[in-house]
This record gives sequence, C-alpha cells and structure tokens, in this order.
Amino acid sequence: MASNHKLVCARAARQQFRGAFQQAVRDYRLAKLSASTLKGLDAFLPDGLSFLPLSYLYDGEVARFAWEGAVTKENRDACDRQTNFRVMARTRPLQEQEVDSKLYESLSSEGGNHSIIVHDGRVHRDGRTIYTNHSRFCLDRVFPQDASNPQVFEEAAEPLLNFALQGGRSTLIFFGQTGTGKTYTARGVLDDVTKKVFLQTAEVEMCCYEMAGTRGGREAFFDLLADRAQVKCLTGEDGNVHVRGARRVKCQNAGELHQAIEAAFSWRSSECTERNEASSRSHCILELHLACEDENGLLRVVDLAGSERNFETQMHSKSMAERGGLINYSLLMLKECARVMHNQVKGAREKEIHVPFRSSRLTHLLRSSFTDKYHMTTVVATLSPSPTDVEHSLNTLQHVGMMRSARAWEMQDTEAMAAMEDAISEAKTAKGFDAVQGRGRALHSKLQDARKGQLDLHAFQMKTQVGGSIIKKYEGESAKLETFIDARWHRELKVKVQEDLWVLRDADMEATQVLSDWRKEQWTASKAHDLHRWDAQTLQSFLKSLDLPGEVRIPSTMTGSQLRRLGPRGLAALCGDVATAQVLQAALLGERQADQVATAAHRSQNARMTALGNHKVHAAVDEAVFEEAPF
Ligand SMILES: Nc1ncnc2c1ncn2[C@@H]1O[C@H](COP(=O)(O)OP(=O)(O)OP(=O)(O)O)[C@@H](O)[C@H]1O
Repeated sequence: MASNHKLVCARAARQQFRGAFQQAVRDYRLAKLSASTLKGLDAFLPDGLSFLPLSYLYDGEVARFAWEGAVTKENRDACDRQTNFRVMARTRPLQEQEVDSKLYESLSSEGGNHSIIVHDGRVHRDGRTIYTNHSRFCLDRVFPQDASNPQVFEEAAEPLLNFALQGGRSTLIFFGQTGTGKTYTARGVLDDVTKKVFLQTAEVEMCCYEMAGTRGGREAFFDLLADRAQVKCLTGEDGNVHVRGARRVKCQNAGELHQAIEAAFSWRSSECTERNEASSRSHCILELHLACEDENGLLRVVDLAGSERNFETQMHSKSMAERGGLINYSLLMLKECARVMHNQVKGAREKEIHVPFRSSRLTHLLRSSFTDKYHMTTVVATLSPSPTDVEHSLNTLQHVGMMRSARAWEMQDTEAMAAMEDAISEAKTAKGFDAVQGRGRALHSKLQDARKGQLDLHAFQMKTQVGGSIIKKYEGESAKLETFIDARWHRELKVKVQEDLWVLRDADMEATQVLSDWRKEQWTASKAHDLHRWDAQTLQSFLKSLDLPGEVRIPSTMTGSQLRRLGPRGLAALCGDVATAQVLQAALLGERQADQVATAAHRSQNARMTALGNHKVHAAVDEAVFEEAPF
C-alpha cells in the first residue's frame, strides 16, 4: 500500500490517499454483494463451502465481515424489534464543497436498511501503512441518502404523533455532529406534523424553548415564544420534568401552527461557523400538547446543538467558545448517561448504578424519554458521509448504539406493551390524594433540603405521606446519602447531597411549587361541600343534580349562603310540596355532613404535612403505618 512516514493524521490521510481508501470501500461493497449471493446457496452446500470462494476473492477479514453482515442475527433482531425506544440514522448527501474536494462516501447501509457501516481509513502507527476499518452498527432504521423528509416523518415521527394523539407522551430527538442535518430534518418533520395533526385533533397548544448558557456561564432555558424570557425546569406532579412558565400558543389550524413554529425558530440562537452557515448554538425543544379525550398527549421534538471538535472551532469568538463549552458539556452528559445505562444492562443488572441525569439540565429534562417504558422515544442520529468526519460518525453511532442497547431489556419485557395501555388509563383516572403520589420525588427533595443541617442523626427509615419511603444514611466524611423509594413506581433516587448545590436549590423550588399546588387542590376540594361558599351557578347545578319529586322556586341569582339563611321554613315555602321540601332538606344535610368530613380530613392532612416539613415524623405518620415501618 501507499506510504508516507510523515503523515500520521487520519483525516489528512483520508484526503491524500482517497484513491486507495475509495478502493477499499468498493472492495467491501463488492464482497458484501458476493456474500449475499453465496448466502443463498448456503442451504444447498455443505457447511462452510459457500464461504470458500469469498475468502479466496477478498482479504480474510473483509470476507468474514461481509459474510457476517449478509444475514446476521442482529439484523434479523433489528427487523423484529418492537419497543418504545427506537434509534434511527440519517445520512446527508455530500455537500458541494466536499464533492469539489473529491471526497468519497465513507458510510454504507445494509441488512435491509437496518445497519450502517462506517469505513474508517487509518494510518498505521508505523506512519507508512494505510488500512481501512469497517465498523457495523445495527439500528432500527437507516435512511438512505436519497430519503426525503416525508419518508423520515413517516417512519420516525408518525408513530410518535399517533401515540401522542391517543394521550401518550412521545419524544423525537435529533442528535449528531454539527452540519449533518438535524435542523433540516427537524424542520421537515415538523412541516409534515403540521399538515397531519389537525386531521385528528381540533386544537394544539405549542410551546418552544431552548437550552443555552446564561451570562454567568450556567445552563438555562429560554422561551422562544416570549422574547427569550428565562423559564424554569421543574419536576411535575406526574414525576416527569417539565419546563414551567413557557408561553403556550393555541393553534386551531395548520397555518397558525406553521406560523408559531416559524416564529419560534426565528428566535433560536444560531451563528455562522466553519462547518455550517447557520449553526444552532442551543438545544431547541418544541412541545405540542394535543387535545385528546381525557388527557392531553405530548409530542416533543428536540433538535440538539451539534457536537464539535477542536479543529472545527478555531475561528470561534470567546462568547461562542463559552456557549460551545456548555453545549458540549450537556452533550457529554447525555452520552455519559447512555454509557452508564448501557453498562448497567450489559453488566450486573441486579446492581443499580446511578445514572447522572441530574448533572445537566438537558439530561434532567430528557430523563423520562430514556427511562420511562411508557414514553415513546425515537432518536435520529444524523451523519455526514464525508471521510473527514468519520470520527464524529463513529462517536455518534457508538452513543446512540448504547442508548439503544440500554433499552434491550424491553424486548424481553413482553408485558410492557400491554401494561402501557393500563398505565395510561390509570394515570388518567388518578384523582385526589392519589395524584400526590407522583410528587413523591419533589417532596423527598424538599425534606432533604429542610434537614441538611441535621448530620448528627444517624440513620432512619420512615414512611412518607405519599406512599413511598425515605432511607437516610450518613456515610464517611459526612457525605449524606438519601434514597427515596416510591411505592407506586418502584423508582429509586439516590442523591449525594454535598455534591450538587443547584440540584438542592431546584429541588426546593420544585417541592415548594408541588406542595402549594397540592394544598390549593385540597383547599378547592374542601370547599366543594361548603354551602356558604357556593355561588348561584353552583347552587343551580346542585339543584339540577337532585332528583326532586316536585317543583322548587329558587331564584337563579340566589347563592348558597342566602339559601342557608332561609332556614327550614323559608325553604319549605319555596318548594311546591312537602315531599320536595323533605328531599331538599335531606340533600342539604348530606352536603353539610360531607363538608364536616372533608374539613376534618383537610385539617389533619395539613397538620401532618406541616409536621413532616418540621421533621416531626411521629406526628406526621398514621399510627398504623408507623407501627409497620421497620426501624
Ligand atoms: N438530507 C439532506 N439533504 C440535503 N441537504 C441537507 C440534508 N441534511 C442537511 N442538509 C444541508 O446541510 C446543511 C446543514 O444542515 P443543518 O443546519 O440542518 O445542520 P445541523 O445538524 O442542524 O447543524 P448544527 O448542529 O450546526 O445546527 C444545510 O445547508 C442543509 O440544507
């Protein structure tokens, strides 16, 4: 092969020796073609005989690799894979300047478009030999270069849209190197979503925000529909992380939605870089809340900023470099989460490893997309076919591969799909105090924050009001570890308190908001049976709900307290006959009793919550529960 002992950079080598590398790619593709033909004869010939011609014709390694790739188990598995988490890849065509530089294509797809091969041209350590590594990645779908945006929509986004239209939560994530077509694909897909969504729903609420850096160099979310006002990322009552305070635009037809999307993208931070004339400098998250029968469905489209390497950021200004640093950090954390989840599945599943979702706001927000089996997620990895970008392509594919394998357990989890329907309907019907269970995480954080000064306490376990339990441990060097186990979801959250201060501050805000919302709900519930607080409308609907035997002449402007002041005689005077008066009296008495019960329950729950907040566990827990709790 060609030699040049001065040359050690693979990127430069791929350009300089493109003829040799191109030949290697051609050889591989031919070997692949021959392997597919010979595989057909495999059934008629003795074992191993069909492989022989291939091994004579091509280099040993290449022949073996092409043979394995012809019909591998992974490819078959990829075709049959039925999970809520899918990973796809889209390669953009070579750009004009790349064609001008006579660059060849370093990616090929095979296995019925379920796997992608990266042809990685390299220089040997001796600086004289060049060789090509072929790496195969099996995915759920590989889009050919000539695939159009509607095709991507049909396979990647339409199932997510349909799921959201049934009340589910779904996320489409675009992930990859800068300048590979994330925004191009996201915009194309959103155009198709805009056209299709109104065929099945009458109203869509849209919000759009981006994650970028603040002046102080911290990650923050900015509302793209409200002049980039800063918004907060908090845990909601369903246990998922949401951005709070973002403006929601109601759209009733495709034109309005299209306009809102255009407006949001016009506010998105983008700059001209070496690799892309309009490179996104933030992670953009667009949410469509779809009106369904019982509960709103959610479709989230996440267009991540592109990953960059040092040689691509030489011309960046200081502020661009700072923002780039934050983007790279959040992407790094996303990859780290993928790596940890992958290791967890690959290694000992019985040993829970902490996945650092809270280390970046991006991963915090996307956590449920990766961990919740009832959340439908598709990750589209965008790739550049240029041989100068092979490192990027390998990196992207390795990480999306890890994300995919991290959810491999779902394939065995045959009940998952059936249980999904149940879970959705369960979530829809959950009411009152039950609904607080999903807020356990926030309550836990609040408690954790309130007690951070009490390191003298050794260890204890307690049942919480929300049906979970908290185990607190104090370990060496005063590092405090808390484990919250939510009884309903069986999730575990371990927080090393002294490590991340912003986690605590956020957790406190979350808990405060969640608890005040809950209190408000309790307050509204406690009012429901209180006649004093009924307005005229509530009184009229109460009367309508009663099956009164005769007529009652209560003026339409009369409120609950006015009715109460009438007394039994006044009430009887308004009723057409005695029987009607008696039924009405009995119904009002029933309401009064229900009011007394609700007020007593409200008072007790309030007192227990306060006691829990003040660390008076004994006062806060029901005696029966308290006895059961193992200390
Ligand atoms: N599949 C495709 N077909 C044709 N052109 C494409 C395709 N994908 C991307 N491009 C072109 O490549 C260029 C870069 O695309 P885009 O801005 O979407 O990249 P990006 O991945 O979002 O980059 P960044 O991360 O820097 O924002 C654009 O000019 C776009 O038109």
